[in-house]
This record gives sequence, C-alpha cells and structure tokens, in this order.
Amino acid sequence: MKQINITTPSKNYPVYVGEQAITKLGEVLQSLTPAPKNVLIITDHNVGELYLKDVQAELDQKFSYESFQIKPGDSQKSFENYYACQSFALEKGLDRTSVILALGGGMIGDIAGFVAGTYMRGIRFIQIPTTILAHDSAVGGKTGINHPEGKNMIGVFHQPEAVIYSTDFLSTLPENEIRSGFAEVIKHALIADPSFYEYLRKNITTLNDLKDEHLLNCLTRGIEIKNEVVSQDEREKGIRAFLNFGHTLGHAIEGELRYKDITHGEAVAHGMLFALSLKEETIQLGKNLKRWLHDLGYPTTPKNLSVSSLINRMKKDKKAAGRTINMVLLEQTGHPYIAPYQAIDLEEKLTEFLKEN
Ligand SMILES: NC(=O)c1ccc[n+]([C@@H]2O[C@H](COP(=O)([O-])OP(=O)(O)OC[C@H]3O[C@@H](n4cnc5c(N)ncnc54)[C@H](O)[C@@H]3O)[C@@H](O)[C@H]2O)c1
Ligand SMILES: O=C(O)C(=O)C[C@@H](O)[C@H](O)[C@H](O)COP(=O)(O)O
Ligand SMILES: [Zn+2]
Repeated sequence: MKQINITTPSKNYPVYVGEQAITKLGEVLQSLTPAPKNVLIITDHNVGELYLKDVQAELDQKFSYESFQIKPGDSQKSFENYYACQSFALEKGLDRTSVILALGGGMIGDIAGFVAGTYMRGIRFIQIPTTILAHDSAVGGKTGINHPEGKNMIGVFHQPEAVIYSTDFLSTLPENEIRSGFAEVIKHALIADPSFYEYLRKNITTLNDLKDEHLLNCLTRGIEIKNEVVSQDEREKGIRAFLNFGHTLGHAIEGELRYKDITHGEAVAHGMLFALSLKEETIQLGKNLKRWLHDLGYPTTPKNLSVSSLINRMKKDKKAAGRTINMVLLEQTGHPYIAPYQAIDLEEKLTEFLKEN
C-alpha cells in the first residue's frame, strides 16, 4: 500500500492507496481525537450493494455506525439529498465528535463532504473513494452540490481527515466510468507533467491497460499533481484554477443535460478538446488527443446542444469575472494559463467545434 501525504494550509492528511487499503479504516478512526461517538456512512445504492458490508466489517464491534444510501447519478448531488442526509444525521444523534464516511465516487464524496462541512458548522469526514475519477474528487477539499443553474454552485472547502483508496473496489467499475476517471488523469498530465502524459500515451492504448501497475501509477501521480497544486492554493485564489482545465465547457454540457446522460469525465474530455482547439500552438496536441480518446471509445459531443445556452452557462462559471469568461488553456503540455474571452468570440468558436466533434 502506498501513502501520499496531502499538505494544505488548513489540514495535512494521508491518502492510503492500494489493494485492501480499507483495512486501515479502524486504525485511522481510532487515531482521531476526540474519539468519534458514532460514524455515519453515506453511499449510493450501487456502491452500497457492492461494498457497504466491507466497510461495516471494519467498524463492527469497534464503532457504533449508521448507514444512509441515496440514488446513484450526478443529478442526485442535489439540495434534496443534502437535506435528507442532514435530517438523517440529526435523527441518529450525530454530534460534533461524529465522523462521516463518504463511500463512493465523486458524487458521494462531494455531497457527503458538504454535509460534513456544514453539519453543526462542520464535523470530520473520511473519503473512501470507489471510482478512478475520485483520485481527483477525494483530494483537495472541494465539496458541494449542483444547482439547476450550474454545477457545484453551492458548497464549502472542507478537507477530509484521511482518504482510504482501496483499489480492489475499482474492479466492478463499468467501462464508461473507467473512461470518465481516466479523463481527469489525462487532465492532470496535460496541465502539469509532459513525461507522465507521454507515459500515458505509450502505455494506455485500450481501457484494458488501466489495471495493476498502470492503474496505480495513474492514481498516485494524479493525486501527487493535485497535491502540488492544492498545497499552494487551497482556496483557488490563483493556480488551483488550472485544475479546471476542460471544465468551463464540461460543466456547461453537464448542466444542459441536467446532470444525466453524460459522465463528468466525458464532459471534461470535450471541454479539454475545445480548449486545445482555441490556440494555434495546441491544435495539433488537440488533434492527437482526439484520436487517442476515440481509440479508447470516448463518445463524440452530444448532438442538439444549444450553443447560446452553453455560452450562457459558461458566463456563470465560477472562474468568470463580470462579462469575461476565463478559460484555462495550455501554451504546451505542462504550461497552463488563464485566457479571458468575451462571450461573442467564444460563441463562434464553439459553434465550429461542435460541428466538427
Ligand atoms: N471535489 C472535487 O474536487 C471533484 C473533482 C472531480 C470531480 N468531482 C465531482 O465528482 C462527480 C463525479 O464522480 P464519479 O465519476 O466518481 O461519479 P459517481 O460518484 O456518480 O459514480 C459514477 C457511477 O459509478 C457507480 N460506482 C461508483 N463506484 C463504483 C464501483 N466501485 N463499482 C461499480 N460502480 C460504481 C456509481 O454508483 C455511479 O453510478 C461529479 O459530481 C464531479 O463534479 C469533484
Ligand atoms: O479541485 C479542483 O480545484 C478542481 O477543479 C477539480 C475538478 O476536476 C472538479 O471537477 C471540481 O469539482 C471542479 O470545481 P468547480 O470549482 O469548478 O466546481
Ligand atoms: Zn473534474
């Protein structure tokens, strides 16, 4: 098992990654001060069915616990479910010593983290990620829920006590979720590490390659890159915005599709291709990435998207300032920067992009 230490101004914490990492859970909980009075596991029905018993087995006879399950899917990262989790926590008598366990992918990590960050003004939580994508979402402390008007519009920065990443849980992921998670791995490589990008290009030529040592390398290097950024800029005053590469359009697509019918990573993949298409210097990089993604089975952009609706959503992006849409672009691999755009200029480019992709 590997350990990566996350260092942020508000908290330092370990990420344990590897087969059977879940066996660390009891030890991690026992090390907390004050000792938790009780534990609340929040998960979704799919993950609950598969792995809740493994987590409960680590708690049995040591901690008193309750479990709460919500429906799967990003449309469930909602105010209604946030409220339902809070009500359950109150009913079950969680107090300020209690700990929430977020067992699932990024949807669960984000909503359960937000519940923890706001219950009685903030209690502790532990991330137990079960998707490849969650190498990104479980680290760095961004938590929150969606609003029909925009993705992750309501939330808090709240760091977990630990991340326990049991890679044996990843064996049941469906193919589209493997693609979704790998898109964020590609993002980390593109914004921060040209040699890691080359490694991925060479070694991941089919989804089948995403296992064993390659999978572990993807997760650990992705987490290290995220830590390098978040440790310098926890609250996104500057360089953390680079982690949003591909997200300005990606989030707009997810919102237009009502957080259904597309995975987060697929939407981000479209957003990265769009960003790379905007500058002469990265057009070839974008064309190569497009061919690779196609070979890995990523879908083309959804049809029937309204350009003006997408642009309206991009204007409300959290990086936008006044009427300026701030896009994360690359000078080249490993060199991200922020480029300001007026909506009218992006509209034309997006129309062209959607026709060709
Ligand atoms: N906080 C952050 O920094 C951050 C970073 C990236 C993404 N996100 C957020 O994360 C969310 C996406 O996360 P995700 O891609 O993990 O999606 P998800 O949590 O919705 O999981 C995807 C699907 O896979 C299922 N699933 C999860 N683990 C499984 C397993 N081991 N085996 C079988 N099925 C499993 C889930 O039930 C769900 O149907 C989005 O809401 C996105 O905004 C947050
Ligand atoms: O951690 C970050 O910072 C990121 O931007 C990581 C993204 O992959 C993630 O999707 C994040 O939730 C987007 O944040 P938002 O602030 O744009 O909602
Ligand atoms: Zn993301």
